[in-house]
Amino acid sequence: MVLAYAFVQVGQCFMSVGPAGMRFFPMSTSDARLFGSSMTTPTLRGRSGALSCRSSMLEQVRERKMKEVEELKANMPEDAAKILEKGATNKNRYLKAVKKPKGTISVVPQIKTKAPTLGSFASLPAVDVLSAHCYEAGAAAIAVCTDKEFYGTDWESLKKAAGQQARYKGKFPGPLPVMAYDFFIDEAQLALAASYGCDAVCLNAALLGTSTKDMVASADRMGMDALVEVHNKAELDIAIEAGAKMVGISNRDMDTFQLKHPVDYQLRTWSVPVEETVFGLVKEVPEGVHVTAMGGCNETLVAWTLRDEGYSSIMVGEAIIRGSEMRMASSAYSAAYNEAKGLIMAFKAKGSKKYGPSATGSFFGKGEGAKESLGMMSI
Ligand SMILES: O=P(O)(O)OC[C@@H](O)[C@@H](O)c1c[nH]c2ccccc12
Repeated sequence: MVLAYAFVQVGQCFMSVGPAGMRFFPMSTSDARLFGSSMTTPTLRGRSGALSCRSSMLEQVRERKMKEVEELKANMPEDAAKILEKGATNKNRYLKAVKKPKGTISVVPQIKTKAPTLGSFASLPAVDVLSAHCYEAGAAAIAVCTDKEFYGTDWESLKKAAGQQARYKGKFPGPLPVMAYDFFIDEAQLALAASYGCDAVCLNAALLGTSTKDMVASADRMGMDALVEVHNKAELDIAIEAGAKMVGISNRDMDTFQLKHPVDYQLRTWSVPVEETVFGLVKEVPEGVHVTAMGGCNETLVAWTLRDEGYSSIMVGEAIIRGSEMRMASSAYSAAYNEAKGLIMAFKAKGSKKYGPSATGSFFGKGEGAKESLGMMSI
């Protein structure tokens, strides 16, 4: 007898129709994966409501990365092989740089030109110029996406962004630490990142499950800090158990990569209270663990809310890249002010939500937030 099962997503549940009848599982496939199930689940989803039958995005990534690792190991560059064997001292440059500045948050721009949910959304004329803008605007560090297929940027982009930072050696502040944002499943990839001079890597707990612990230790052994990206309480527990010193709470569903809680474009913040978004998870993070908010942070009010909730850092991709591209395309690269810089400075401003930008973009109260955002001084 052939046993046939069908899985269909209904709201937050998975409905299984099989020989045992109908059952509902209140979990996502990434949760299911975490608890040992190896099922890949065809689901009904998509903004357009179109029927798509495919495995989870993360499963697709895993398969692709496994091939990539095989090729890398067969052709390991000499520098990477050396680091893999001998290790390197971790100076915790990234961790030190993103530590919460008093009264504000640190901002880490994430460089990419594409996203799986958006396709190609920007054509960045010059990664090194954006890298310079990040430095000038007071970003704490920069993250560069190196998975070309998903994010459009690659190791060459990372080298350019890092090369620009190297020019600030001997200056104050010094070069910003550089993070490689990729889907790491094997220490050979970590060795490659370390050989390019990366100070940190992002490790996805949904992808790694309990092997997160070994990967955190490997990154440290090769001289890099690890930001462990989590999406729910179970993954947060894995990160803490792995000894992560930094966690990133990500606002993305790992089956679809869509934002779980997008910012309402009219309210300019979430349409539900922050505690009801994935960012409410910050309350569960133990004291002493650095916590970054990731995904969909595109408004000053959002950044300031996250700061007030206890986040120490935000990682911002799309909003900063779009701003940067707009300016680079319309004026000289050397323009003293550009949209990306303005955003970074506004996110970091110490203004209070009460006096900050209103939902319509004008300012509440005395415009305290406006002055801070624009870097003005009141006497
Ligand atoms: O571009 P954004 O919305 O500012 O997000 C940055 C980053 O956190 C986000 O790209 C991200 C975090 N984790 C992911 C996993 C898959 C895809 C994307 C992500």
